[in-house]
Amino acid sequence: MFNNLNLTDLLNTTSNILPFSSLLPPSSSKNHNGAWSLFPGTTTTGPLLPILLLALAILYLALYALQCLKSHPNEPPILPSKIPYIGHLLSMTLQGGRYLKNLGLSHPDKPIFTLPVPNSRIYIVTDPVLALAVQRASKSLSFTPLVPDLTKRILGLDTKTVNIVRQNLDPEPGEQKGFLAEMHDMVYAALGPGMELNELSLRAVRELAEEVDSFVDASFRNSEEGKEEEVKVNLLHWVRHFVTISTAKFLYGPENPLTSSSPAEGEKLDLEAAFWDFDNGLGQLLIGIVPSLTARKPYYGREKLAAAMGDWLDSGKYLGEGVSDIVKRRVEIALRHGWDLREVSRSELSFLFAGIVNTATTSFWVVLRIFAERGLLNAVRGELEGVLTQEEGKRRGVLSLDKVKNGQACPTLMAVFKESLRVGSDNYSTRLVKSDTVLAGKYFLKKGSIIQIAGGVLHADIKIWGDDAAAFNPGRFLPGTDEKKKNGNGVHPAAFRAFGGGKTLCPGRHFATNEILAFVAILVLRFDLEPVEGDAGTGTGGMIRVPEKDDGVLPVHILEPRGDVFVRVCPRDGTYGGIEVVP
Ligand code: HEM
Repeated sequence: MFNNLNLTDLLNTTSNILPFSSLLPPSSSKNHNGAWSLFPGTTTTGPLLPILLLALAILYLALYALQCLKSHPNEPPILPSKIPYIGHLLSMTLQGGRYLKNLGLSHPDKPIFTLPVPNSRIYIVTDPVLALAVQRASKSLSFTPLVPDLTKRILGLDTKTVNIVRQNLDPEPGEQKGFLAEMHDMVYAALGPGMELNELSLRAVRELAEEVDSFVDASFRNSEEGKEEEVKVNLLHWVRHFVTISTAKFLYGPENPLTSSSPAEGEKLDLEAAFWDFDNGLGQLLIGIVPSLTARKPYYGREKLAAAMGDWLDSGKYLGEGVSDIVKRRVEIALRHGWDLREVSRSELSFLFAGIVNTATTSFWVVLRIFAERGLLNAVRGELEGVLTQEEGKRRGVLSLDKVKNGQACPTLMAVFKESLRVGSDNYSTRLVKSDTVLAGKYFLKKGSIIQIAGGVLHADIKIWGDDAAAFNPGRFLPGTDEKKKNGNGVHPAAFRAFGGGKTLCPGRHFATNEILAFVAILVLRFDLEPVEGDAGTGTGGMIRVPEKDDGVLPVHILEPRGDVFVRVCPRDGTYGGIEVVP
């Protein structure tokens, strides 16, 4: 085959197929000495250019053919790229998650396929049965070996700390756990169903309710009748602010690094902005080429946050009463594994990130979807008013967290939440192939390759979700739908990817569900959101327009909208001077 041919063989072979002249520009001609002239009046001594062009053409053909070679007959089908080896990577960089999603959707006959990349392959899984097989093969297909390098780039860990992270990544039962394995187990236990989860959820929602109270006080306190006042906000930023501040408080206490690291108010807001700069530039940090120059905004955002978190740790405030147990244990585990206290700030940045970004963006979509459709708004409000109580003589409504998250009491709210996650999440579950593996008894996966489960493809697959897979239809998650394919509750368990799956299944999913549903409930009960002038959706009867999601970025979390959504926030007429959340 091609690897046994040398360049001369190739030149000889292809000269029969491609006449030299076909590689030259039409204006070229031979002069009277027989030398090639590219431009009238100039000469090129010898046939250098055509040979160069031919060599390039042959090289191209050879590389194209090479990338199509399977490393094993049972390797998943190869999708070659027009620019051999680097074409897929280039397109991923330029088009973000959209590229692989479109590639997957345009090959519905391939449940798994291979993308050739320099010195390796990327296998893309687009089928739930194979996704489950990937999750089950956790011994040979593991995310953890990728973590040290990823965290070094994204969090800026120093070499000593990365070496600690590298230890005992995937311990066998009974073996000593490395830092990552111990942290993983602790976080999964703390956020799993039980008392600690219930208490943390309640704390989080109460913190959110307080932030909403502060907003109402600050925005509407001068009005005689609150209902006549309104405030224009950028919906994503508005929701984000509540989630960012309250998460910093319930995880890191009232004296947390985000809201109290500087006495100056301006500096506080600055750190919140730094957080979102860091988030929005994660893809650039991941590329990791001199990030202080090529990824200035996220780099300096991260460094500012790490410095504030470092000062907070240095001051010993992490041992204070208002700090959550989970954070205290995280710091303790890192120190026990030999991390320097200031480096721990970077690990905590990753936890703050996990706690904020998906929750904030999901809350935004759920609120937007509810306020974009009158029928949904009425249904969700009806359910919530059905579970809201009010103590006699008191203006504050009382909301039970148990009832809000109960799919029986508030089925439409739950359905909008799940459907927003399905439509908004294009995430990938990524694993390294640690040893040659046969997946599902059929597909050969080569050691050292990367395998990714493509959530965006699975979430848009009409074989799974029915013909309306591209549409937002919370009805598919309502109980009692007979058509299995349309009923989100009846699909293959590995087809819903918003929280990932297998060993890396999001440990915060129960907590996030509690938090988001209750937060959205508070907003729906307390406010009306209306489109700003000229920004209503078409055919929505004056409701808010829903923009497309921005899928041209690396899908590291639930995707943001393409463009801003501004709304008028109007306190609702009626009863609630605020909402008290009870278990
Ligand atoms: C709607 C909200 C959320 C969504 C959609 C979400 C989604 C995800 C996803 C997709 C992953 C990666 C899974 C994979 O690679 O297969 C993940 C991991 C993780 N999430 Fe969440 N998440 C949310 C909220 C939260 C919250 C509130 C917390 C913490 C309080 C949290 C903590 C984590 C952690 C620690 C990991 C890393 C797990 C590991 O591999 O060790 N998440 N999340």
